[in-house]
Amino acid sequence: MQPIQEVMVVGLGAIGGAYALKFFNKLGITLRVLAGGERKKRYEAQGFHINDTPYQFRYADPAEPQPTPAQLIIVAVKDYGLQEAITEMAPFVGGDTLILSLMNGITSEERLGEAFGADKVLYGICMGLDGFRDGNVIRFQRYGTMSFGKADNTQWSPEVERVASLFDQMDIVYQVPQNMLYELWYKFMVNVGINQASALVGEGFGAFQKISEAHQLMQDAMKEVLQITQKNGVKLTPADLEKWDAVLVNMPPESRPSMLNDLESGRQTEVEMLAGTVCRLGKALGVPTPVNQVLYQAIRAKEQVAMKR
Ligand SMILES: NC(=O)C1=CN([C@@H]2O[C@H](COP(=O)(O)OP(=O)(O)OC[C@H]3O[C@@H](n4cnc5c(N)ncnc54)[C@H](OP(=O)(O)O)[C@@H]3O)[C@@H](O)[C@H]2O)C=CC1
Ligand SMILES: CC(C)(CO)C(=O)C(=O)O
Repeated sequence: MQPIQEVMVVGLGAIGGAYALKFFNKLGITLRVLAGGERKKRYEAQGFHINDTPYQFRYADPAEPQPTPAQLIIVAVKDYGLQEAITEMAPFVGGDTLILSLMNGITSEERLGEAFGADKVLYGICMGLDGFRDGNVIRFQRYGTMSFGKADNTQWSPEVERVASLFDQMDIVYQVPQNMLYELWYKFMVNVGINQASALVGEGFGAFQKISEAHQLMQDAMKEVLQITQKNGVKLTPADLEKWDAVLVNMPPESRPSMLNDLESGRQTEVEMLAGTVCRLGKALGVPTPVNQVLYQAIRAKEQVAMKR
């Protein structure tokens, strides 16, 4: 397998912007950002400000006459934007392309696999990256650690080796967990708790470090995911609640989870992918999900108010 030189970011937001910087102007790397139509015009006209530095990227337009495939495509759109992104990235997926999803939730890799072939897709999560975006302004204080890999990484596959070798060169902090599905579900449980509770409370990580009722609300939502995983074989444990507490305590108190950023910037949230999924799975598996049902209604209402402002 060839070393990766052609990298594409699909979704230049809080997460995509942070990782784009890792590849920007690096010797031997061509970085492109997917942007067609109106989006490309807007990006070319406005550029991006990441941590207060202006950037202009090279854009890949799905309508260009001879699209060159990328070797690694990092996907970081919101859940509700994935279908359109799949259609628009298709011209850049070739025989040699690997696709890494950094999206929250438990379904993006499956959806990408259905579109492009499961052998091309790697699971990924960002843990501890405190990204913020409003329009073309992106800020983050820390990358945290990315986890990626195939579902089972007892032995690294050639695809994992290929991406790990690129990440080593780019100084990307990562781990390749043996059981990636467990990590994916653990992250899902974290997002169901902190993202949704902070959207409701209207405060960032600091409130969950200090206010016991806020912390309890977060954990009550997480425990419903924990119960679901007792029935689907993933079997998260109470130790996983403590594992997140150990990360949470070190998050910058003023930083906000992505869902609260979405509300404050008047954008649609990922509540369907969080509480919506928990309620659907709970119903199918016979697990009561009263906390997520309330969170679903409350966040849907807040979202409509925020998007009208
Ligand atoms: N923010 C955070 O701290 C974290 C977020 N995550 C997860 O990462 C994922 C991305 O989140 P985040 O970075 O916050 O999202 P943002 O909303 O900041 O960014 C998403 C970006 O995707 C772009 N986009 C949407 N559709 C397309 C398309 N068809 N072609 C090209 N670009 C497109 C949007 O562009 P445009 O504005 O032009 O529409 C937008 O810039 C989510 O699943 C989130 O849950 C995970 C960990 C932390
Ligand atoms: C875990 C957390 C809260 C920050 O990395 C996140 O995934 C998000 O903001 O969506």
